[in-house]
Amino acid sequence: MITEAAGPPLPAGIAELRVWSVALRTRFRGIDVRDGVLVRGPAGWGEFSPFWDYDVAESRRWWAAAVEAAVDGWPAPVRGSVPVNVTVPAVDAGRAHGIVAASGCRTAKVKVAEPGQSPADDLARVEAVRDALGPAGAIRVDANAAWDVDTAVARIVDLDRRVGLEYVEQPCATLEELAALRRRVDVPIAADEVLRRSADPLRVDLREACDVVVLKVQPLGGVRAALRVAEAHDLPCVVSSALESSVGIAAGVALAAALPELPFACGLATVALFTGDVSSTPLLPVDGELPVLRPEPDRLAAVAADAGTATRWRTRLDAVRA
Ligand SMILES: O=C(O)CCC(=O)c1ccccc1C(=O)O
Ligand SMILES: [Mg+2]
Repeated sequence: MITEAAGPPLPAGIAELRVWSVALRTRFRGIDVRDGVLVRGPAGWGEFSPFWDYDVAESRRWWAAAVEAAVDGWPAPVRGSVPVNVTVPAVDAGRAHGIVAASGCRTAKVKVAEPGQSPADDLARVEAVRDALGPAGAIRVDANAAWDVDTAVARIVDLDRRVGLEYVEQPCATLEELAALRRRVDVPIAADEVLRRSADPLRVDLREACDVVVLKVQPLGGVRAALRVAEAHDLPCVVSSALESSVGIAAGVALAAALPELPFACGLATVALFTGDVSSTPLLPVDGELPVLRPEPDRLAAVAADAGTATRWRTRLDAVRA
């Protein structure tokens, strides 16, 4: 446990900081282990877990999200549960089929275009997902900005013709590329990185670039900040995780529950990618939905990070709060 951080005083009421670390079942986004800090305040537990490739400036919004959860709490929900997608990492077709079949979800999000994966690998994975979901399920793919425009057109047209796509998330890197692609394909485009890694998510001009906005609580600076982003862009929104523990996922669920409209299943079932969780009642989907609640992190001792990792997080938190 970190009882007392160096640097500026913690916000009023933050009483406890705990560093957790959990192995992933499969490599995701280039990582095998997920770790972060949980903070406890008068409103409950909050999570601060920027990926290690986020710098200090980018990580400030992640800290704001943790403080909001611990000190202020969240706006009232307008729904009691949130439909979610199963998230399929860049695994082989057999494992993809198993992950989807075991999930109970009717929507799947499939990673494509990852380093080391060929178009044939991606196609086999997406076909296996279609087989597991059946014809009524929805499939979206996430290319994490890997394609140029011409490649994106070719891959999207092919995947859509073979299995049918609900939308494609961040197929290309820039707003200009997304807009050019969007003029050439009928499949809806969702914006993720172009929003969550921008210096000012409220002012990114998404109008020509996408049909759907991906909202993530920590990268956008909290539930209220994400609600303001949703309002500013006035496009259909989907809430997705940043691969948090159940404490961070609860913030995503709170956002999804507070949005006036929720036309899509949300990417909040990612605790299933972990080998363990901070809570003995993890936020895992039942029949494709998550309940709107805040799990108690009663497994902090079991998932406590080693001393070296705890020190790295303490240093990072001090830098972000300086
Ligand atoms: O949206 C989902 O299904 C899960 C969340 C997810 O994919 C994700 C999780 C952590 C970091 C980046 C991403 C991403 O959407 O690219
Ligand atoms: Mg994405």
